Amino acid sequence: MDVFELLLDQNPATRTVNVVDMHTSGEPTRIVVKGYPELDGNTLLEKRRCAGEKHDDIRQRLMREPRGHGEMYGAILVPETELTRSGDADIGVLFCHNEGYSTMCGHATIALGRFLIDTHDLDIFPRRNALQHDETTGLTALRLHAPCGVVHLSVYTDDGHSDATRSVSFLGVPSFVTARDLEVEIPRAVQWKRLRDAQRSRVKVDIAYGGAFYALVSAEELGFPGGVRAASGATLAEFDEATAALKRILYPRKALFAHPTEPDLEYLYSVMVVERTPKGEVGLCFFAGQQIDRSPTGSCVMARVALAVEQGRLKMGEGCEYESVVSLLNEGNGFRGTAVEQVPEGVIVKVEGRAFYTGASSFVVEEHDMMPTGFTIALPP
Ligand SMILES: O=C(O)[C@H]1NCC[C@@H]1O
Repeated sequence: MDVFELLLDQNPATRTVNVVDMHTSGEPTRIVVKGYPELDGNTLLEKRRCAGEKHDDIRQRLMREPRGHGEMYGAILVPETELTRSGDADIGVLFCHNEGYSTMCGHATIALGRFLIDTHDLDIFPRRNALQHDETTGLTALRLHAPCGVVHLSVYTDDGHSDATRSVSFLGVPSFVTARDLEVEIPRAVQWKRLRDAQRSRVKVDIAYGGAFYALVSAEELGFPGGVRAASGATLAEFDEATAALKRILYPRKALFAHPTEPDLEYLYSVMVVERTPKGEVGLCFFAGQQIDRSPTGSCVMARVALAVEQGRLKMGEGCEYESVVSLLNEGNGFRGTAVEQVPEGVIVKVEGRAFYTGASSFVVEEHDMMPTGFTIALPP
C-alpha cells in the first residue's frame, strides 16, 4: 500500500493527527494542531472532561511509546471556549501528560507563545489576526485560556514572526499558599531508605498553587544531604521513590488543595524538590505519573514566587532565577519569576523563558495495529 494514503484517513478512530514539537529549557511540548475531534461542552473545563472521557486514546497515542515517550507533554488547542466567545481570551488550550490532563503548564505556555504568533493558519487559530501588536515595544499580546484561567502572554514579534532570541513572558492566574512548614508524618511502611537512615519519620513541606497545586520540599528534608543537584542515576530513582510516597500521603488531604472557585482544580499535581541558590532556586519536579520536568516548571515558579512573597523573601516588583537540574547545564536556559501584583486572590507572577521548535509530525494508526494507543514501560529500579 501507499503509506501516504494513511495520512488522508478520515476515520475518527484512526485519522491523522498533526503536531508541532517544541522544547522549553529541554521540556517537550507536542502541540496538536490538526486532526483532534471537536470537544463537547460549553466551558473549557467541560471540554477537559470530554477529552478524558471520549478521546483519551488520542492523548495516549501521542504521549506514549512508540509515537511518544514517558516524558512527553502535550498541548491541545481549543479555538472556541466560553472566554473566547465573551472576548476575554484569544484561544483555549488543554494540557496533557503521561497520566491525563493538567490545569496549568508554564513551559508549554511559553512554547505556545511562539507557535501561536508564528501560525497564520486561521483553521488552527481563528483569532490570530485580531492579536494586538505594539510597534513601540515590539510585543504582541496573547490571552490564552488555560483550564486554571486566562494567562496573559507577551511575545516579541518581528514582521509577524516570533523572535527566537528573546524570552516569551506570561502573567499567570493569582497564585497563593495553602500551607507553610507543614509537618508530614511518613508511616513506617512507606518510608524510603534515606529517611530511615536519617532516623526521621517527619518531613516538612509547603503547599502552594500556581494554576496547579504543588508540594514543595527540600532535598535535605527528604534525607538527601547532597541537595537536589546530586539527583542523577540511582539517586534520581531514590528521589522518585521519596516524592511518590509523599504524594500518596498528601493526595487524600483535600483541605490542603482548596481552590476558591473551581473544584476541578483541587488536587495535588506534583511534589517538587527545591533548593535555594544565590540567584534564586533550582528544582526537580515530579508531576502527574512521576514525570520529571526538564524545565524549571513555570506553574511552580508561580507557586514558589507566591511562597517567597509570603515568607518575605520577595517583594512586589522583585524576581529571581529558577533553574531545573537540566536547565542548569546551559547558561540562560532557565526561567525568571517576578512578583508583579498582590490581588485579593493571591499574587500575579510574571514568568519568562525561551522555547524552540524541534519538528513537526503526522501520526497515523494503521487499521490492524495491535497497540493503537501505545504503551508505557516501567523499568525495574
Ligand atoms: O512548566 C510547567 O508549568 C509544567 N512543565 C511540566 C509540568 C508543569 O505543568
